[in-house]
Amino acid sequence: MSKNAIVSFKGIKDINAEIALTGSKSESNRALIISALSKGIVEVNNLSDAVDTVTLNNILNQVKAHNGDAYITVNVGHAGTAMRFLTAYLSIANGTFHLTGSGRMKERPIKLLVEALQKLGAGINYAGQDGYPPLDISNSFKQISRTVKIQGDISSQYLSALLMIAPSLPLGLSLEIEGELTSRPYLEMTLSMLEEAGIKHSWDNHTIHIDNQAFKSCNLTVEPDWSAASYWYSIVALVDQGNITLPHLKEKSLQGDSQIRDIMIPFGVRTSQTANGIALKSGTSVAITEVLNLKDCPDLAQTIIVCAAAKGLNLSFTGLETLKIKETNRVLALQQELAKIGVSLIEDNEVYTLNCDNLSFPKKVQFHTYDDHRMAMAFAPLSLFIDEVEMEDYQVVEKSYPDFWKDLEKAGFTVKEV
Ligand SMILES: O=C(O)C1=C[C@@H](OP(=O)(O)O)[C@@H](O)[C@H](O)C1
Ligand SMILES: C=C(OP(=O)(O)O)C(=O)O
Repeated sequence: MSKNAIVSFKGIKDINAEIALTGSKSESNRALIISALSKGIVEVNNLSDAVDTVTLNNILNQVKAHNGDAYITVNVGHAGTAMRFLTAYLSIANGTFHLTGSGRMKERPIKLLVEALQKLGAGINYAGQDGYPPLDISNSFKQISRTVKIQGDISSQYLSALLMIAPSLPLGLSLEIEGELTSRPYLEMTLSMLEEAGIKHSWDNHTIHIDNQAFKSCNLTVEPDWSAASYWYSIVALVDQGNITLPHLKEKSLQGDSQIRDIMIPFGVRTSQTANGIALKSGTSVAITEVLNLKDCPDLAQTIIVCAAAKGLNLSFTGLETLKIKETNRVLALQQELAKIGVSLIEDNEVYTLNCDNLSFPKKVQFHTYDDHRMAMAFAPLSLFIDEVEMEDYQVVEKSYPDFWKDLEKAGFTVKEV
């Protein structure tokens, strides 16, 4: 049974705290797959506490323990990267698998990845609706092609999944990306982490080539999670005085969500790199006149849009197309919840514009979270303006940031389960 929590903030809005963020979910999930493919010669440090990472780790251990003996069912729950990465990983693993997930996972498309793997020689069938999980994956991989084409604008996770298994494919892989590429920094993260593990690639024009090659023994160290850091940027942007330190975080990061640093400058957040990590400080805001394109950092969209709404900024955004196929339809979820503070998010030809002219904070409000961790974390800072925010199913945050509420309490918020 899911529980709600009342989140509130009393007193002067002067926040000082040091927050130790968990490891990046994206880096952790790549590190786990690379380590498994390397048969353990690649080791991993500082894995994330995120439930998505714990789930993937448990599944990889389950697969290793069963060693191809029988048909097993593995369940990723809500973890999209785990679903996509495992589809590729299990296609070349020893064993037969039923790969499934939550109700929402069964609505998140996987057709492009399945078709690419089938083209390479994998034995995958849909166990439910065509184009969606669950999948039945057989033990019959025999590579019949080195080259596959894949559309780049639906999810970069399909491409990352294929690139990670590429060095283990007898013929290697030439992956041709068709059309626009969404979430590009995540693809670059995959290639960088493979490189750290000794895997060479070349990228010419629209095609990435990886030959069959061996992983080298190394340690992959996961950095703290920049997507999690974004909620602290939002808080600093919304308080009168804010000083937050985020230990071990680095400005120069594999994570594209480190772009929050630049995006938040006009929102009045100053970032500095210290010997210990990153320091955030509130400063003066400046007017934003350009349209913000979030195609490279979709996981920041909710943080930025809710923060802009609370500041009454009628900003416009592009690059939000993929939000509709994430944990929930995030565009719809944002529209429904922002309406509770009098704000609308209007779509016109793939440009989304906030209208905050009727912004008003009620004394009490209940926000729905739609099984989406980022809805809870993006809306929580509104408790700086609303006496009582009731957050539905507040534990939903554990998907990527299990200590989120504890960390808010450290910064002076009150969080009470009801
Ligand atoms: O590869 C990854 O780790 C991720 C890629 C992104 O997904 P898309 O490529 O589907 O946009 C992002 O939204 C997700 O949270 C994590
Ligand atoms: C979209 C997300 O995750 P995934 O696709 O891995 O479920 C996310 O963490 O915001």
